Amino acid sequence: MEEQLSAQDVEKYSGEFAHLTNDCVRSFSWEGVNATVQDRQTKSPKSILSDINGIVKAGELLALMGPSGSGKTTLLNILARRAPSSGLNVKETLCVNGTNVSLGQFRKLSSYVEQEDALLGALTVKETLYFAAKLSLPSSVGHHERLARIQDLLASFGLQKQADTLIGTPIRKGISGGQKRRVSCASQLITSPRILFLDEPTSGLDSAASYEVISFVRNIAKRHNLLVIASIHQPSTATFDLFDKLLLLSEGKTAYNGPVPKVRDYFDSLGFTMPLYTNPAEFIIDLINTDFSRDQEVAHQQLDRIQNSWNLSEAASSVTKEISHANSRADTASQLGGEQGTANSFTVSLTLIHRSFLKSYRDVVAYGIRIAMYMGLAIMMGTVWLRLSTTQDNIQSFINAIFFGGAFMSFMAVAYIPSFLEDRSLFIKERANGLYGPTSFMVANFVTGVPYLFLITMLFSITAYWLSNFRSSGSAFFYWVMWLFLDLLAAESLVVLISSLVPIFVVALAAVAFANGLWMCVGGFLVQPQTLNVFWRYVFHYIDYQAYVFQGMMVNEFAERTYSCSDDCQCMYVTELADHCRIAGTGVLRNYGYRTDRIGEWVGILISIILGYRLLGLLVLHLRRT
Ligand SMILES: Nc1ncnc2c1ncn2[C@@H]1O[C@H](COP(=O)(O)OP(=O)(O)OP(=O)(O)O)[C@@H](O)[C@H]1O
Repeated sequence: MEEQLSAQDVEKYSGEFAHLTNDCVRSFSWEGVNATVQDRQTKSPKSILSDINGIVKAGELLALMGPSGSGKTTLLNILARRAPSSGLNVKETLCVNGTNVSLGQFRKLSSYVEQEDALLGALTVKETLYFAAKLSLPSSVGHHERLARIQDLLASFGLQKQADTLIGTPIRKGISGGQKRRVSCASQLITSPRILFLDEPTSGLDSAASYEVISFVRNIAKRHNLLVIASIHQPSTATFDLFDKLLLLSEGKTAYNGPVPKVRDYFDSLGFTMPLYTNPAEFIIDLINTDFSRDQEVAHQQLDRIQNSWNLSEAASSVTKEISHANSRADTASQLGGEQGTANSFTVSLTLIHRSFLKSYRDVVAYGIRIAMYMGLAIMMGTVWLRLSTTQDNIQSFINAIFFGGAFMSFMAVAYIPSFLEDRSLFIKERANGLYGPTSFMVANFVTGVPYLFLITMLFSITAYWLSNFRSSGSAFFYWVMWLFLDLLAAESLVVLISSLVPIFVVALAAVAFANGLWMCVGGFLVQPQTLNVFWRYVFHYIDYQAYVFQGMMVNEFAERTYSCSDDCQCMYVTELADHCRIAGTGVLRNYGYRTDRIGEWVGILISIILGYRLLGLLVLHLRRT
């Protein structure tokens, strides 16, 4: 992957950045875009967008502007053909070159850059583009061409010097906010889309960084004839002037739709003269924003006048004419190109695994902190339960250590939540861009976790097992490792399931902690299975993975070990060895109702629980798209 391109290669493959050049999409138009939701109080339909028309032509940049809540995001999502948010009813006619195209074809012709950067902090800029290429391009695009595209995009977005810099994590500083936004745009251009949608590409950036981002986008759009539609919030004058067209929304209706240089004259003609040296974007937003007006009635009258004037204006009819003209020269869908095919699912899974491994060893939050935490726990356990001798006084201590080890190992899986939520949010965005589905994501997540969890189990066991003096035999040690490993796999799968269901850190944390508390209560240690009341026993005990880990480890410790009774031969557990003043460990197991011949069954149940959690997690990921 680190293979460098020679100068000739770059020349050969990049030429004039040929892959980016749009020679098939002339126009993208929308007519009669309407969106309604049901009003919560009145239950009648409430309009969010009403009758929005517009057209963008090759090489043009359109700014979608309006006060907060005016419908920019809703319109952008409709235009980009993203799944509407729940409860939204949408009607629209969208045409590329005057033709209705299928969703699949539209996906190939367009890309969407999210408002929040969907980037992994542990990757470098170049790796980010490399993985974007691996996940989105079909195998017909060869290795060298991919590298050439990456180099092109790094050059086009002024990122060559940062190519090997990390994006940045909360712990390791990386590139700046503006550079992140450029990386996000560049990674969406890797598939050579013809139409680019940008959701608030300048939000959170200062005016210099905003200008820089939009100018890079403008340069690339002009050079390659791309169509760009960006929602934007109060740009500076310089940034505003980088756009060719403006679609101005207020309360879901059009207030202006036309060339940026004509905005001033248009509002002048309505009697709203823009003072000299005023930021035009700020001026017109203030004009149509009713939110902060002292006199709401006057503000609404003014807004109605602006909206009505637009509907009756010549500019509005010229937009309609432009759309009709584009539709009259309609292409057939087959005349429209677009990158053919996508990456196959096997390549996608391997790429996701590769990416996750890079993240997992570079980002200490993913596993590093957990390894340190578990080692701390192992040393603590090993020194608290230090070198327990095999006397009856220590039987309860052994049982406590077994419970504590299994339960606490499982509990500490909560530390995986932040890392999983970062992966999940990247997945949600990449899925919305049509890169891969939940199955590839889940498989990669599981495969990446396995070696780390095994490493954690080994390090923990090597330290704690021998310090505490559990049954000293190689096979007993490896059985212990197996139980803890299954315990961790189940705990992590539970974290994945719960965090997929409620992808909000604090809520997921509380829910995982609660679930762990539940499993501890009904696992058989705090209340023995025979005495646990029937509700908890039949509803929860039998599906409690911690219960199987606990009984497996109990059998491991007690099935083949004996313990001495007190000096005067008083035995806490009366077993067949009582005459020898000893206790057979099987007596302890009998007390809990644990049989020694069901290890295989318990392992099977544990594996089923792990798979069950993963399958449920997969189902949740299928159903939850946000
Ligand atoms: N699914 C939905 N259900 C109910 N109301 C919705 C839904 N989607 C959008 N809205 C409402 O539609 C209006 C426009 O929302 P939208 O997010 O498109 O505005 P915006 O211009 O992008 O705002 P901002 O600049 O603050 O992000 C808001 O009042 C919002 O509450």
